[in-house]
Amino acid sequence: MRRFRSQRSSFEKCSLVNKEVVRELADNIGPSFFGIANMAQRVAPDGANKKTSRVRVAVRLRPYMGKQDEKGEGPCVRGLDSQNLEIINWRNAMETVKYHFDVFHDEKTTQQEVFVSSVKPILPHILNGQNASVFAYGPTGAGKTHTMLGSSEQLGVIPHAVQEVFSLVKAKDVEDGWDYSIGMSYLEIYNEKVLDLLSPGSQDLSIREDKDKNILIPGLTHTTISSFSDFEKHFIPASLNRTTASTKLNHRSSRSHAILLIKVVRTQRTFPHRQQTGKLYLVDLAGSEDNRRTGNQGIRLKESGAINLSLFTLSKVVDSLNSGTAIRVPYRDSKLTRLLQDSLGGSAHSVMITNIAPEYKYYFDTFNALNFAAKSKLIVNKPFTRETVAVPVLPVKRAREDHEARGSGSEPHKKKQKEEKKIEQDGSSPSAHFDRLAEPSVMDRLIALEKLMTSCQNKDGFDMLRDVAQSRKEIQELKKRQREFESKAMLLSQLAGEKLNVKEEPVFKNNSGPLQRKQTGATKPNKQQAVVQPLQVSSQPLQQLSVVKQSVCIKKKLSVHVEPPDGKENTKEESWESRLNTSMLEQSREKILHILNNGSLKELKGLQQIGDKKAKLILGWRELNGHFRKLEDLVKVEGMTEKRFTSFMKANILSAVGN
Ligand SMILES: Nc1ncnc2c1ncn2[C@@H]1O[C@H](COP(=O)(O)OP(=O)(O)OP(=O)(O)O)[C@@H](O)[C@H]1O
Repeated sequence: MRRFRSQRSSFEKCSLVNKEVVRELADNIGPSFFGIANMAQRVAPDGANKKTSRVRVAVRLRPYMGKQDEKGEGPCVRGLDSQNLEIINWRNAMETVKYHFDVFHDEKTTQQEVFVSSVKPILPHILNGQNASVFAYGPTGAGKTHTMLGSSEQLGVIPHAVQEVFSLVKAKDVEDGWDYSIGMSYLEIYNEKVLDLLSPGSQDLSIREDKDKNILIPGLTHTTISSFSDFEKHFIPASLNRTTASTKLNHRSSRSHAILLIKVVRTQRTFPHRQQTGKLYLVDLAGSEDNRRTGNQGIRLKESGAINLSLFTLSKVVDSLNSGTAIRVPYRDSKLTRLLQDSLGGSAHSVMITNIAPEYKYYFDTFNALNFAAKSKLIVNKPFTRETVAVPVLPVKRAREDHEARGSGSEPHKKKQKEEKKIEQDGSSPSAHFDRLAEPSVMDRLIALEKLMTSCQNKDGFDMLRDVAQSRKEIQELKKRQREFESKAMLLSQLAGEKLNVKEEPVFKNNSGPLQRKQTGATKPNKQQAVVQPLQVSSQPLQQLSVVKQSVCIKKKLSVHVEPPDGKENTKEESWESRLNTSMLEQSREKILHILNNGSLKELKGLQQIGDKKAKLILGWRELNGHFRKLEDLVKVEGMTEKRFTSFMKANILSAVGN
């Protein structure tokens, strides 16, 4: 194609751009073709918090690789300035077609420059609970992997971005009162299968969407990373797991779309322990391929079919978003578009780096890529902060351990107690807060509620106020009932003492409570016989749980043995729940709910009657639907019938109490 060389002068004749061609192209690909002012615009459409952010589009031209270009035709595309470029018009080689983008990176642009101008600006968002994504798009061999990954001498966007995230966190950590944790997942979409690159050999993973339109992949490995070298330790071997192969156009061509996810979770150190989760998606797409030129056959042809189909769907998604009239954006038509849903028309701050090659043999690929990039820059996303507020939990086990530690009186325990106390006093750690809540004296519980209330908006505040009043009332009633029980119990124990006049050890040793159920001399101690303990809700801190436990023994459908003051025996059947101290029951329920909502796979499997399959189903449900509002919601999980739920509850509450 000598004519392109001879018409290189046409690059200089920008003013000669054929208006007809321009109009024709504009008709075909929309008015964005010569769009202006590509800096991301942010407006507040319906509230100050809801800003929009247009997808930022950068184009990077790779250096001319003479050897590849057999005919030596020279470049067909070139840059004009830092935002504009032009390509020879295939309809009329005397003319060029110009494009305008947010940024144009010419062939001399370094890896560092690409990162600094196109990617670095969006990274701070992920520290504020917002999502961001960077994806490299373009034909095969145009430099996507070079841009995203680079080499050890020329680090690409991925290593630069991860380094930057760590330094942003480091800088923040000191000043802002939040704790940060960084984690990573890495996957590839190969032949329409989602494969976990951190867990080679894993099966095709399914993609789910929760009610807030978050895209989730249950079962995908998520690894916490503490430093950049830690990241490299996981990332480098995982990258080698990515499917690549040699084609005529690229001797190491990516045969899959690779998506690296960096998740930053930050938790406020002080109450109410707000937690914000920001995700950064770094995507290296497989290149579009013209199989007449790649020479693909067999498996390569099949891979190519899957790649092209998903890129075609990507293009349909962009068209649909741009038209603004589509009832349904076809995200679900490919796994790639489902995963990029948040990046295109979703809630992420997105940057698309379109890689193009200058050789003429790439002309139509380049042309298509530029058109795709031009229409993508019209897409508007609506970033928002994802935040949760920690709900006070009552860690039963912790309270019991504390009590045991106190009881043992050993030096290390004492030291631990001392240290914990110190932390509690300065109140600087979240665990200090939870420890305090683990001892819900009436005042503590009310204070916690009130604090929660004041941190809420007005309407919520009224609801909370009502809850506080209700709690106060309940606590008063419980206190009253406890006093009645205590005096009754005192009377009983006196009567028993006088009657038997025999000194015997109680079945359950109780050092502090007024109730000590003693065995009669005639009967053998029966450890499965229940002794009903007065309610301990209001006056007893959770630390004394082990004491409470000693006075409660549970057995399914036990006969409750209560001796009334008149000496006659009443035996009646009661449900196992009624046997439990209300506060303990409540605490156990809260604890179970907390594990269901926050527990890892391992912690879920630690629950009674929850095996690997159920734990995964629970994780899946949680990811799809968010938190379980109440324990009864568990029946919504696949395979959890009412009957199983009842049995699950009993087993777990009894286990919590019995421990
Ligand atoms: N900006 C650049 N500077 C120097 N070399 C580059 C540049 N961009 C790409 N290359 C080189 O071009 C070749 C092809 O690049 P790369 O593998 O990144 O393409 P790709 O778009 O990822 O292709 P595929 O879609 O087939 O995986 C590589 O040898 C790469 O090193």
